[in-house]
Amino acid sequence: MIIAVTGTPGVGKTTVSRLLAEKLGYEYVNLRDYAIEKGIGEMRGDELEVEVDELAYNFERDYAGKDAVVDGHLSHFLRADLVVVLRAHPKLIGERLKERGYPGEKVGENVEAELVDVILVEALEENENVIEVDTTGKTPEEVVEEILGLIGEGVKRRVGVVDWSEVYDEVIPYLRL
Ligand SMILES: Nc1ncnc2c1ncn2[C@@H]1O[C@H](COP(=O)(O)OP(=O)(O)OP(=O)(O)O)[C@@H](O)[C@H]1O
Repeated sequence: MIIAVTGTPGVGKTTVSRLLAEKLGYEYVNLRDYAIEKGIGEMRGDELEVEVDELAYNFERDYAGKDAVVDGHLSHFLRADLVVVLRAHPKLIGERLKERGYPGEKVGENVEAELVDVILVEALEENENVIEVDTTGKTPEEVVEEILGLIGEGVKRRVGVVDWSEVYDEVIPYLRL
């Protein structure tokens, strides 16, 4: 089974994906590293720009029928059996990205993307089987247990677990208004 773990930068994809892969005994795949290794995409500054169709085509060829957890904010564009969309309070995204030294504009861009559900909407356009998990106030272990619980129960779709419009006032300082 292919499990795609997606979400806004800083939401915790890598941390959760590694742990989830370990618990399931699946291969862990970092999609950015995979693209670089396969020579897909071009570096623009420190950002990798990839052709999503080419990425999906190559991934399908290499991983069809295998068991893997794929970590990346484009992973929902791959053919996956399940897409896990991680969510976090946009303020947390802002703080984590600021800590990483991202420029203000990039912090704002990503906080805004989390606020208005950009990745969730994309994932729902691409795949029927989408599970949304709110990581706010949870440890990575708790998040992984929640995902494993849902998989164990056979849940294939669970969305609408967060509504960041309720916390809009707290998020304003991070936005590019
Ligand atoms: N419940 C949680 N789940 C995942 N990460 C968490 C959680 N709580 C705190 N964190 C922390 O948040 C940070 C998330 O970083 P991580 O690199 O995993 O995010 P990412 O979504 O993969 O980012 P990027 O897309 O930029 O690579 C880590 O420092 C992690 O320890």
